[in-house]
Amino acid sequence: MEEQYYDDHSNSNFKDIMPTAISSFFSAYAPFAGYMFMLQSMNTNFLPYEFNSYVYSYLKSSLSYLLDPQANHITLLIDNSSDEDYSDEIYDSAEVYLATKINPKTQIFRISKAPKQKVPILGVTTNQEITDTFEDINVKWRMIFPKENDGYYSSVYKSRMELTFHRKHKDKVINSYIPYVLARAKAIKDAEKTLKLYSYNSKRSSVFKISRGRSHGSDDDDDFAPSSGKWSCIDLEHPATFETMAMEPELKRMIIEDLDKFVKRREFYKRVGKAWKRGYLLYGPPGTGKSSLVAAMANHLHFNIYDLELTSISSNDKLRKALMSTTNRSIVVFEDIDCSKGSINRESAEKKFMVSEAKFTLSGLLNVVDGLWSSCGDERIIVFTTNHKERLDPALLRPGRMDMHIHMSYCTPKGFKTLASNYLGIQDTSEHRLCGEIEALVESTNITPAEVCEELMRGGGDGDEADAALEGLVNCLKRKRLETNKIEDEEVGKAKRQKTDYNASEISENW
Ligand SMILES: Nc1ncnc2c1ncn2[C@@H]1O[C@H](COP(=O)(O)OP(=O)(O)OP(=O)(O)O)[C@@H](O)[C@H]1O
Repeated sequence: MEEQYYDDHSNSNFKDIMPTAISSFFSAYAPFAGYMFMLQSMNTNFLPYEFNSYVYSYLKSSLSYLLDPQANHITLLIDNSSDEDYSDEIYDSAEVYLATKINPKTQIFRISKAPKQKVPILGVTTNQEITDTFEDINVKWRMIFPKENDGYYSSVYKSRMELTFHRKHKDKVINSYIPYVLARAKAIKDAEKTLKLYSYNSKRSSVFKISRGRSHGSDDDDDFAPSSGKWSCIDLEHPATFETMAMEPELKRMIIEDLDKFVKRREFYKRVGKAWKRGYLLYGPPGTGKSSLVAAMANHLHFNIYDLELTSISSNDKLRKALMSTTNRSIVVFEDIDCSKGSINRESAEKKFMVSEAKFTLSGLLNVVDGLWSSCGDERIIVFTTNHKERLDPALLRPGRMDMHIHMSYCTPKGFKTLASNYLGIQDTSEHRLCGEIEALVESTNITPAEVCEELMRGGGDGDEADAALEGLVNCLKRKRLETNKIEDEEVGKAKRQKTDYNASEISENW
């Protein structure tokens, strides 16, 4: 048997208060009836008909409320349509939202899980009542199914939600509570959704990919052909998060705050008439975590990633089409923006972005990013990555295009601490005999986090393995230090020789 749950404000309340209401009604009624009788005899003789009828209808409705407390409540019906092609957003959202409102006392509820879902979903069952409070409003939800012999209704809906509340709250329920349920359900679904990585380039496997899942775009091989102009899609299984990123904590905090602020500012962007998008430029040497940071951003915001390698785009038109087919709440990544033969530079001879035989212009790129595309989508994040910021055209770096420039640097002592904790489980580096030396070496050596990770990967098991990995890292750092010293010595020697040659020529000229 399915449980019916009533809370303090639901039916049980009305039932409980009923006898009291009726007795108080009758005790109040006797003098009231006498008074009414007197009034009526006066009325019929002295007062106009319209006034009488108004008074009577008012009294009638007041009395009906007293006798039937439900009369001051209204119920909205939300149908899960029998039409397979139509799905009602309010119904779907209510199902998701109410799963979070199931009372701890509930004994029966539904549970389901689709193959791609991370966690099972709970749901309400037939006739179960769920109460909810929104601001000062109490509402009551109930899910019902048409009866078996109810031919007409079963052809109209598969199931139905009833939402009951006091009629004085009608506007607030419709204009505030329902949108609140929609927004909450969206946030819940977003948190549970499997993120996707869309890739435009078929020739190169994406840097974000950890393992290639099944393509969800289509099984059609043409989807992987760059000429088809379609995105192919796999599950994003990149495990990077802000916790696992080896970066300066202050920078990390700034990025997280910036992202969180951005997603909360829908109304702000609307008010100031700006497209709801934000641009980030990630620059730094290879292996410093630019791609990992994009994955961490996607995991933090629950946004899909569109990975656009510009070498796969052969014209402005193709670029526009590729971007127009991206969806809201996504991160579009223009990777290695400097990797073209000529780099993107407005001043270059033909003002063309040379990619093999393919050509598209910087203005084409900027037009799409700033123009139509950005205004017909919401919650877009655009990320440009480069190993050579200095090669980029200033037009690309202008504020408004790239709102935040993030320098992904060589590994720092704080970055090492994060990696030692991630890879070797060392929470306090001061307790390990090698960590102090490593931190000093990291401070004075250009080593990328990727190189540090590679060394630490050798550990990860018991204490001996961790020691071996850290010793490997010390050796690697010392080798790098020596190489750096050698290069620096060579450069100093070269500079000295040049100075000597210059002085010699100056002396010979003076002669
Ligand atoms: N800052 C970092 N924090 C944690 N891990 C990192 C970091 N940088 C690099 N790594 C590790 O190194 C690997 C390669 O890094 P990643 O591809 O993110 O660097 P990149 O800067 O994008 O390199 P490239 O410029 O060559 O594309 C990552 O999978 C990750 O394991």
